[in-house]
Amino acid sequence: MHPTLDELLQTARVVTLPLARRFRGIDMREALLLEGPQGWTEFSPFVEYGDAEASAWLAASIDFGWSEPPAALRSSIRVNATLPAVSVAEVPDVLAGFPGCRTVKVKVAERGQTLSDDIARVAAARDAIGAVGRIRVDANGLWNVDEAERAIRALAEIDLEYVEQPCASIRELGELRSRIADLGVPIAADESVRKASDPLAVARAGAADILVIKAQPLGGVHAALRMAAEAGLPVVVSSALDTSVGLAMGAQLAAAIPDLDFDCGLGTAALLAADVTAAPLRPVAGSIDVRRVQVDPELLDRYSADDDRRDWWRARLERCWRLLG
Ligand SMILES: O=C(O)CCC(=O)C1=CC=C[C@@H](O)[C@@H]1C(=O)O
Ligand SMILES: [Mg+2]
Repeated sequence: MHPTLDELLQTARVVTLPLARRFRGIDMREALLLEGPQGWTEFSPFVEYGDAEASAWLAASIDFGWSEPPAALRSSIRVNATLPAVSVAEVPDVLAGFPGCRTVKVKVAERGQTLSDDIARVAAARDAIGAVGRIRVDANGLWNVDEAERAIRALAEIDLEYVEQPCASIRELGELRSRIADLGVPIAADESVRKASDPLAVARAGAADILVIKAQPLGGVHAALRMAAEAGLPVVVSSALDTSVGLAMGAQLAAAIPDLDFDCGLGTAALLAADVTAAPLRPVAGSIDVRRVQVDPELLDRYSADDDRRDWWRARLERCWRLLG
């Protein structure tokens, strides 16, 4: 079932939520929320994305609001703590937002910082989580192959579960993968999946060991499930810094993955200073529930975007809807 544009716009609400901490260069997260027959759903491509890329996020939003969910194989999802590129002094405070999480994903390769900053942050995360905890790092493709090899050799001493998108291109990932084969640190692809015209190319090229999959950029829960099955690699379901409504979409996807061996990047409600529901999907005892969330009208009002931003999002939704055809 495909809703009309009027149906979409009827319930659309735009919010601007403050982040508890600066993450990927932003302090505020804008999102458009709307209600379909299945419940509340979210359309929140980052503001700098063009319409072609953003239209996959709209397909996801419609899928979650209007389609029957896939069978859930679990009722809660183990999640990782997400540690932005903060100073060592801030690490305990950030991790306190992720009670019970045994895995920490540490952001590295932040512009303006050095490898020593990354090593110090990863070491602080290791101290906080203990020897049995798992640590993964995410470079968002910002290292070249030499920088990546050097950094991973240094960080591997702190014991890494995997390194996410160390370099930008599939060719670099493939080269790096053979260079660091002796270390036994797997490579996970994120941007090479969610921002690629062909999300399976990285798997086919043998350039990654693990795929990070996000429901919104991949066109929705059903599309992401099909893609994961076709890729045949282990997956980690992650968020796009969504509100709890989008996190519920991610949880629905994670619940339907047959083999889910890695903790998922779906604990990010802890990075928001406000949410759209009175019962946010924040990590509790290291997990989030698989459930839809009820949006609170009072919170929609309190965090309502100003008129300009609301009109911008509604126009964006309309353009993306037309692109979906
Ligand atoms: O995977 C996680 O722990 C949380 C999600 C996360 O890190 C991200 C969400 C949204 C945008 C990205 O820059 C970032 C990522 O690169 O994985
Ligand atoms: Mg990533």
